[in-house]
Amino acid sequence: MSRNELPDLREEVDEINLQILSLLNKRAEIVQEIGEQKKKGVGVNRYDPVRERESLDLLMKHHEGPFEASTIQHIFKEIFKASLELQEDDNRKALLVSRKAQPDNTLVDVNGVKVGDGEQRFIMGPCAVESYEQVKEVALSLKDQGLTMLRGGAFKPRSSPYDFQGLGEEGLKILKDVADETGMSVVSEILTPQDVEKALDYVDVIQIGARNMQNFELLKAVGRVNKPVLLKRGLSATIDEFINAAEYIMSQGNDQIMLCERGIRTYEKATRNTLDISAVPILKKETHLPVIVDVTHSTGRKDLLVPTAKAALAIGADAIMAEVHPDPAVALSDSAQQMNIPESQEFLKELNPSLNLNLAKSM
Ligand SMILES: C=C(O[C@@H]1C=C(C(=O)O)C=C[C@H]1O)C(=O)O
Repeated sequence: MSRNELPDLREEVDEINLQILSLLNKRAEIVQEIGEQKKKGVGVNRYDPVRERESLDLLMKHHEGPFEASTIQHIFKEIFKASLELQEDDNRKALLVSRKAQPDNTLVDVNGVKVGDGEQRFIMGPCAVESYEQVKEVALSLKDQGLTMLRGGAFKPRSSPYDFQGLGEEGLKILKDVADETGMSVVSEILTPQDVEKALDYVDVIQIGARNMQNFELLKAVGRVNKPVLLKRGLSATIDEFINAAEYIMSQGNDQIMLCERGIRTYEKATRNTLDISAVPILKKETHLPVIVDVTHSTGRKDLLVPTAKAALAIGADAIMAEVHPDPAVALSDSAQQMNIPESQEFLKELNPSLNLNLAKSM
C-alpha cells in the first residue's frame, strides 16, 4: 500500500458511512410510518418475527460476502431491534404521564404541601388502623417531628383471608378525626371503585395498593375524582406496567398522582421484597410525577430502614413512606417491620436533621 492510499480509502469509507447513515434514517422514517399503521390496527403486534424472518431470508438470498452470513444476520437483527424500539418510543411519547408530554415536574398538592417541589418529605403512620388511641398517639408524635402526612390502613388486603382485614369505614372515621385534631393529612388505601366516593369525605390522598396496581376499574374510578392518588408498584410489575397504570388514572383527568416504589418480588430472601432503587431515577426521568419509596414494605426489616431511606433520598425520591406503631409487638399486621415511636424519632433525626433544626428554631 502506498502512503497516500490509506487516506483515500478512509475517505471512501467515510463516504459509505454517510450513505449507510442516510439509508438507516430513511429506513427509520418508514418504520415509524409502519408503527403508526400498526397503532390503528386492532390486535396488530409491533414485533413481527415472521416478517423479520422473511427479511433475513431475502437478504441471505442476495448475500455474497465477504462478510459471514451470520455477521450480516446479526447486524440486521440489531437494526430490527432498534426499529422496534423506535416504534415503542413513538408510542410512549403519547403517554400523558411521560416527561415527553410534560417536561416540568407535577406538584401534588396535599392540603398545601406540594409533593414534588424538591423538598424531601415523610409519610408515616401505622400499617393498619386498630383504634383511635393507637392512631392518635402515633399522629401526635409525628406531628411533633414536623410531619404533615399520616398513613394508616382501614381496608387491608392481606395475603391470607383469615388475617385482620382492617376496620373499614370505621377506620377511615378514626383517621379523619385524628387528622382534624392534629391538622395532618390522611393517606389511606381504597380497595374498590364503590368505596372511592365514600373515601372522599375521609382521606386527603387515596392510596392504591400494590395488589391493585392493575385493577383497571379502580384506577379509572380514582382518575375521575378530584383527589391526590398514591399509586404503589405491583408486586411483580415492570416499570413499564407501573407507568401504564398511572396513565390509566391520568387518562381520566386526575393528574395528581404520586408513584410509590415498594419493592418487587425476586428470588432474594434476605429482605421481604427487593427494593428496586434504580426505579426511582428511571421513573423521575420517564414521568413528571413525584416518586416515593416505601422502605417498610420493600425491606420488611427495621435494621434496613435508615440506609434504604438514605439511598432513596440520595437517588432522588421526593418522599419516604415508613410504618410506625405504638406497640409493634401486638400490631394486628406487619408487627416485625413497624418502628415503635422512639425508633421513628431516631429514624427521622438521622434522615432529616433540618426537620429537627426547624422545630428547634420554632420552639
Ligand atoms: C417495521 C416493522 O416492525 C418491526 C421491525 C421490523 C424491521 O425493522 O424490519 C420488522 C418487523 C417488526 O418486528 C414491520 O412490521 O414491518
